[in-house]
Amino acid sequence: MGGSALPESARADLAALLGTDNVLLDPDERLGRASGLSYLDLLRARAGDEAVPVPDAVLLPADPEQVQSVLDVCLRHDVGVVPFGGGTSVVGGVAAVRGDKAAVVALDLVRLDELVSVDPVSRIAVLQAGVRGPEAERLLAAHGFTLGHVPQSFERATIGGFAATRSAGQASSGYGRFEEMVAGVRLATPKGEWRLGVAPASAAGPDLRQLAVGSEGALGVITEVALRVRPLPEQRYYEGWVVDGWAAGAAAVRKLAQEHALADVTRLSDVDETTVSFALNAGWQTTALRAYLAARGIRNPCLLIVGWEGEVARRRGRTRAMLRRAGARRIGTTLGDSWRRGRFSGPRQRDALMELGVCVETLETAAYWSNLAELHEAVRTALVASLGRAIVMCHVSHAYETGASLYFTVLASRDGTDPIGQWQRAKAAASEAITGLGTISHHHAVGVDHAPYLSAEIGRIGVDVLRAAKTAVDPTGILNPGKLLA
Ligand SMILES: Cc1cc2nc3c(=O)[nH]c(=O)nc-3n(C[C@H](O)[C@H](O)[C@H](O)COP(=O)(O)OP(=O)(O)OC[C@H]3O[C@@H](n4cnc5c(N)ncnc54)[C@H](O)[C@@H]3O)c2cc1C
Repeated sequence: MGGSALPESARADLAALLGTDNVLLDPDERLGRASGLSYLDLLRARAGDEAVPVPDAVLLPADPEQVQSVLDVCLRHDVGVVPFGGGTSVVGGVAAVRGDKAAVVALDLVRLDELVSVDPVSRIAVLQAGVRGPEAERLLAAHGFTLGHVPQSFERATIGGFAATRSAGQASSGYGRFEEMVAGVRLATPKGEWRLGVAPASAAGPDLRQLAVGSEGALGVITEVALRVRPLPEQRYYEGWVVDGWAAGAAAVRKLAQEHALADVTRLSDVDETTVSFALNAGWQTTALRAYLAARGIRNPCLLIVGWEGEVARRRGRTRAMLRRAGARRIGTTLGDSWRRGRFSGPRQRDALMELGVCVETLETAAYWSNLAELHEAVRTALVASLGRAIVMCHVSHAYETGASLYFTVLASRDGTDPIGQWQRAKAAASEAITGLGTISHHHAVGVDHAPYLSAEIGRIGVDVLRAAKTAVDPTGILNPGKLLA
């Protein structure tokens, strides 16, 4: 790893602004903000890959005003700025890409950790960008509220990161995607501060909040987010069902979505993922469970986890009745509860598998219902064709009236000589298969990895519109070089 390329004059200005303790030049601190948590990030980190770009400094501003002043200094010195939340990006979103800049800094928002205000009448809370998921829930619970945004990266990811990437939590069917919770945004930009959101709905032109949400640090640094909150649920109840085959399962979830009967958590696994879930969660009972299901004519079990928060009894009754009519079988609360307990354990399981020499990664997309089966098959086929013998598992965890997400988990034997190339080829094959059928990302965002596929999805005009917006707020391109727009 090379030394810091931050010009001395920029370092001095930043130290005068933030204090020397909040301008970190230490190699370990810089390396710690050099990448996110994708399989390729972890492979490169384990290999000590010298080619991974490392930020020239880590900056720790204390409040939105200091974030704005940091941008002013970086603009003067033409230094690139990578906003850094929890660093859980899996698409290269926090990579220290320099673009045309001689130096780049990681702007870590960890000190923006406050609940700014709560309006219990409108049910809106303003949180600073660096607040992590559990802390956000703790702060809101003191006022009797919850956000209900619980992605698998909940323990580390931040409010600013959720907003910047249009995140979707595991209970999105009930609480909505993160962008649906956003009532207002405060951003620092090289052109000055930008505040959006004065009313719950507006016809004053396009909704620019939605330009800020999902802007991945390329259009500004989000410093505060005003969020719709809900009363803390008095009850939570999770249970498992089994459907015979993926097509029947998807049809059942579609029916629930279109009849407005989705549970707050609705997660349908395909046959392969169900086999693994049974083995991991039902343990020795798996054989008995399979025999029970076979006796009832279910040969290709697909596990459906459903969970309700808040008012349970009435909504559960309706969902259950519809699932029974769709031929699904209830298998009790054990699998629902064990899924809920283990729902943040993915990263730890991935670490263990990587230790064993496994190529293990996830990818996600979404499509309209009429394309979903074709997309599921196309991605599976592309991954298996690229990786050879591979286990490809999939689930739907976010369903809408018009379609659903697909989340794939891939396990293959790791290529000992070119593990990075092995996954890059597989991911490219999957991305090609997705293009034209679904979106390149339902909730992981664009970052560096998906940028080459963006124009196929939003068109050349769409890319030009985003570029024009970037030029308006960031004319010299200091904000997150190389992300969102390749
Ligand atoms: C194990 C694992 C599970 C995951 N599960 C989910 C899931 O269930 N649902 C989901 O939606 N995502 C998931 N993700 C992806 C990731 O957690 C999300 O994208 C998350 O929203 C990122 O938040 P963060 O604070 O870690 O942001 P970071 O990773 O730090 O940053 C993400 C992007 O946003 C930018 N950014 C961060 N903060 C700001 C800010 N304040 N202002 C402007 N730009 C900013 C960064 O520059 C970067 O481009 C998962 C990731 C992992 C590793």
